[in-house]
Amino acid sequence: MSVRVPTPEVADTRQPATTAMGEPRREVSQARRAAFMALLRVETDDAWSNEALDAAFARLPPSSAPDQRDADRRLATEIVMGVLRWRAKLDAQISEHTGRDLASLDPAVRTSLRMGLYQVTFLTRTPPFAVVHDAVELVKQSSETTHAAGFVNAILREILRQRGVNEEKLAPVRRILKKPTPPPVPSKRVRRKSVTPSLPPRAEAATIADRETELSHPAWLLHHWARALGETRATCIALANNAPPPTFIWLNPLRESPTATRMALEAAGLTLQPVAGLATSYEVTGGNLAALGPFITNGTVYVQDAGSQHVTRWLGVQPGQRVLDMCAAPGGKTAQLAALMQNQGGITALDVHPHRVAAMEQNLARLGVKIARCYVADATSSQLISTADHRRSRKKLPFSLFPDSFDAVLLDAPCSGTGTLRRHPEIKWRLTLRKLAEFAGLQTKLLWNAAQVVKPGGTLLYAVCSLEAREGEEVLRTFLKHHRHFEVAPPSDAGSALTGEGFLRLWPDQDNTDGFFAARLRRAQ
Ligand SMILES: C[S@@+](CC[C@H](N)C(=O)[O-])C[C@H]1O[C@@H](n2cnc3c(N)ncnc32)[C@H](O)[C@@H]1O
Repeated sequence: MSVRVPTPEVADTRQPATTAMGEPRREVSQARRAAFMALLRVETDDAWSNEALDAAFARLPPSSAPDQRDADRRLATEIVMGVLRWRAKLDAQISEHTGRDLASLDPAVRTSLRMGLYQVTFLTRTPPFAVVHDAVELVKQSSETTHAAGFVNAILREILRQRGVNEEKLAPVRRILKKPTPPPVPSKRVRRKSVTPSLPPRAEAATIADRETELSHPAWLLHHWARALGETRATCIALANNAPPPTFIWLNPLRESPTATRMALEAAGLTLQPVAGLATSYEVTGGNLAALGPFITNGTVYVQDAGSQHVTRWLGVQPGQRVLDMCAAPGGKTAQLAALMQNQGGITALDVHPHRVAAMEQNLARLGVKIARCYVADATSSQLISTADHRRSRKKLPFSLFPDSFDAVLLDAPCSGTGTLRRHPEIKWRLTLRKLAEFAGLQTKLLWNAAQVVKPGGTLLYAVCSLEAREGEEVLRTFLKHHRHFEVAPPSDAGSALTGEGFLRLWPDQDNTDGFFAARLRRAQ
């Protein structure tokens, strides 16, 4: 699909300095431009929202004032995450006003309408004029259909009028359009990714699946959770997913004493709350998150969800051990393992994607990890390691990867990510039941291979950031049936995460963490 992303260069060459009325032309805000670029990439290229935002800001000219840059970044993130979280709700309202399925609209039109509606609904301190102006301008600069900008203008103004916004406040927008309200024009070249169709009006929701608009989750997923966990829990999970997630950090003892780092963070204006069960971890509950920047850069702080941190700790590594981290990039858990091992022993860190291994090597160097060796490897291969060496350095894999060689193995497996919908709301619109089954197949292969390299008496921790039994309990039950020399060995301090079968579960609605399934296993001597 060819969607023109409006770069500043395009905007500059296409726009005169004044409007047709001779007034100074108002620039589209950097935040909205970045949000628009990122959302278009999420929509048309299946990009990850956080990576698309990074890429969008990298393409924009740097803002002169750091404070302004931080503010732009915060607003763009808020818009991108908000639009993705509330997409079904926004789409239903847009469909009502346009009288058409959103799939029939040009992606740029669809994106700018969603962004506009999100801002006027949820960011009520933003002036409606600025929202409508930027929505219209962004479409003018990116859509190939001539009437698209007028269409977006008409729909957003109509919505605002119905909400009682004074026409006078919107008057300047009219002047940036040649034709104030042309008819809606659907795109002929749209290839639909997955857009929620508008629902027919219903008197009352009969089941949770009928609340897909209100809860802004796909009906099949709500139904699936309700079958597994009951309607009340499914509703609580959906509501938790739509709330902005907390920011958790751990203080890296490999770079600086955690006490000194904590004091420096507080001196920088941040409020820190200790996290139960995690000695040097905090939730950042106040202050400007941008203040974390220098601490992240110098490696004294790592931002990581508390659920991820619990999972790593549950493996129970000791200094001096030989550890395998099988699906390791970008290395957050590898670094935490190294910290728990006080940089003594050895960690072999694998990942199948060369660019992710390169990023992991940089991360680990920044964090002062000295005991990890990183390799590009497909951990599903029957020999455990593929011949695909690191693209740049072509390192040889170590002899110690042969069977029975590791004291501890962490398998943080690729998964559906349904435990992380607060941070990655785009996942819910891409997932299907079939994909869940595919993940389970991959996870089973990885777990089978992991078992081969655990020493007798050694420990294996399987983890997925998923809420699905299909990727958690079911994978483990099958594994244990075929591996009688492994037994479930939960950590002694698992607390309420411990399930009846001795597995571990964290829930976004109950534990204030990302959702995780984990199982700690011990190999017989
Ligand atoms: C959940 S993420 C790991 C996150 C990491 N443990 C951390 O905490 O930073 C799963 C990783 O598995 C990798 N992966 C997927 N398939 C793989 C395979 N066949 N072999 C090795 N790694 C794989 C992905 O590239 C991804 O980086």
